[in-house]
Amino acid sequence: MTSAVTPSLSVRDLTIRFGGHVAVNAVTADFYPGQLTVIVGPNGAGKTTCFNLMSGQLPATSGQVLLYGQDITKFGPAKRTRLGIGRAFQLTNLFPHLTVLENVRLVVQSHAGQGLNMWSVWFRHKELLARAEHYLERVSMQDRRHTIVAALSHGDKRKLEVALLLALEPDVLMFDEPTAGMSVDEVPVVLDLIHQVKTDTDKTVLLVEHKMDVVRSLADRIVVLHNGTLVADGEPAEVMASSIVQEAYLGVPAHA
Ligand SMILES: Nc1ncnc2c1ncn2[C@@H]1O[C@H](COP(=O)(O)OP(=O)(O)OP(=O)(O)O)[C@@H](O)[C@H]1O
Repeated sequence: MTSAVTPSLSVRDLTIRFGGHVAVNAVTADFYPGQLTVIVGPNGAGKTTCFNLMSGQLPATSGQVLLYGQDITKFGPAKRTRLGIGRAFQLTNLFPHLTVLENVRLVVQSHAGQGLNMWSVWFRHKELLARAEHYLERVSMQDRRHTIVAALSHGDKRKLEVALLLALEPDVLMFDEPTAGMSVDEVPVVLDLIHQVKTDTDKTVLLVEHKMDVVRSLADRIVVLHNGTLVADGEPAEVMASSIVQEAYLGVPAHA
């Protein structure tokens, strides 16, 4: 699909074995800017493992991961992040005892290459803060800027996580169940935010998601994994209606 546009992220015959078990089996797909793809499949289908292979948390047994055509298969997660693949990690990357603004500023600072250089940080402090404020505005959390992260609601933590991801300025954004554990009223806020990110900035967005209402509301495209194999890939209506998906994912016999 969308073949006139250059894919940002591609995987070719991507495979990983754990001993004798093939968790991801020769998966091939292209992902495009401005497109939100949701990866679905039953428990143990290989969705998270596939994400881990794309973001570099796991090394592939065989196959390739390409970013704008560059082979990044052998690169670790940090290098992939620098090249433009950003992943939200279900709150594990937040500093709970710092304020919301400090959390964003630290990411802005490290992304700006300031590292631990105290003098550059001193001279550019205002500029870095202004950029951090910008990302807080993107997620409508300016009013929480001086709140300690540990005191935020779960939904606000997830929004902050999106701000941190945006501050890395990735081309490809990966979310693993972004609404997991949220209250009913928090869910639409985060879904709107993810939708906005894709629409306003032409980013490539990848989601692993179980909740079908989330899949329906966000997906431009659905990829279905089953036993580590890609069994369907296409427009939501078409994929959801296909008998292979009804059977593999929804547990409905193909002839039902
Ligand atoms: N590090 C590992 N070592 C051995 N087996 C693993 C490892 N990671 C994943 N697996 C196996 O690979 C398969 C795919 O797991 P994965 O977590 O990717 O599935 P999933 O589709 O994300 O499932 P869920 O929806 O339950 O999160 C499972 O059989 C799992 O037990």
